[in-house]
Amino acid sequence: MLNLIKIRRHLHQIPEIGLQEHETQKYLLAQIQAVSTDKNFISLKTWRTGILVFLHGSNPTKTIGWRTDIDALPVKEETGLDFSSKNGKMHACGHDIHMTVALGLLEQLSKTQPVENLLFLFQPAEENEAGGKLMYDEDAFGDWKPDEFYGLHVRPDLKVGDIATNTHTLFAGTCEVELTFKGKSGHAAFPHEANDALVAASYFITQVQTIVSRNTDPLGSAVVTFGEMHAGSTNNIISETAYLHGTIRALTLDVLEFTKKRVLEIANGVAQSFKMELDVKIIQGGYLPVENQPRLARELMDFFEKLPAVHLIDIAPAMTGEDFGYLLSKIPGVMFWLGIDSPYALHSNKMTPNEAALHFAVENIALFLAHKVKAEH
Ligand SMILES: CC(=O)N[C@@H](CCC[C@H](N)C(=O)O)C(=O)O
Repeated sequence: MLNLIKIRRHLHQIPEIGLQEHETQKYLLAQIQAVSTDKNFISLKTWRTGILVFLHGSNPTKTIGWRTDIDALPVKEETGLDFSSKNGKMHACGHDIHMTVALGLLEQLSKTQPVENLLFLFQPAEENEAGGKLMYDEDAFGDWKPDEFYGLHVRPDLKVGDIATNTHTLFAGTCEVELTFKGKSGHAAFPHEANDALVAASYFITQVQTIVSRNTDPLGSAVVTFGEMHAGSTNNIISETAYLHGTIRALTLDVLEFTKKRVLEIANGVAQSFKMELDVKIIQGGYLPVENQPRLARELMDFFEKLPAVHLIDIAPAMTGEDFGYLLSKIPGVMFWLGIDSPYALHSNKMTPNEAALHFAVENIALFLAHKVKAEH
């Protein structure tokens, strides 16, 4: 029997950034091996740092997919936990919980051979490189492609026992944007001989705030956040360049395109007015809005609503992004939130999930998957 707490704590200590999850993959493979030994209905393949585990059904008419992400963030952990990250990165988005739940589900669902096929996808690079899109576009699934896909994301402001989703859009579509203003460096005492990129970037950051307040339809939901800015080297040198890194989000692709267009217009306008060069990189990746398939979402919600341990919440969309949106644009399915009851938000360096969510999730989601693949449970 897998020790879920031990597994989660081990994974928590070895977080790795997208497509570099080598130690994570090795550890996951060992756990998968432990639960699948002597089960001739289980096959496995890897794709870069990802893993696909396929349970061949006894009389399959379809393949049900369960997806977990496996990557971490460049966040320095400040939880003070005695099993804190050992390497300066952090599972601040809860993917250590996601992976552990997936292993627990695999253990439960592989006790007996299911009737339908069941695929477990351990997907790299959810946070940055859209690993789900890469895997789909490179045909990593082959003939293991699911007919229905399911997955979860932890949510700190919900309690353990809460499962929250809806029958429409759960997460926003996002894109990443990198901007570099290029001016001319110089001595702090001779600003007239230089062209200060730091000042131009500051004007840009201020002006870009007006997109959501003055350009997008208030009912259209958009977010423009620049979370990273680098300019200059010391107090008395005028900055030649200023680098900005942000994310643009919206619940529909139309609003996303419009918001992106306004960000670029303002950036170009600021660059022009300050006589700066501007480098722009927009990375759309596969972060499409996460659209739950209405019929499958209704079925999943009805199922969970009947389980005594589950408190089901019909929830509004959130502006988080997820590359599962790309997979759900190709394969119908459902994503849902799992409550982990932490006072700190996702991506916080103090995010501390309540580990009771692990057993709750495995016990209850296993019932749902067993129902989908007609397995004894
Ligand atoms: C659930 C979650 O936090 N997901 C990330 C996904 C990142 C998408 C992309 N790299 C971007 O920044 O646009 C999120 O930040 O919502």
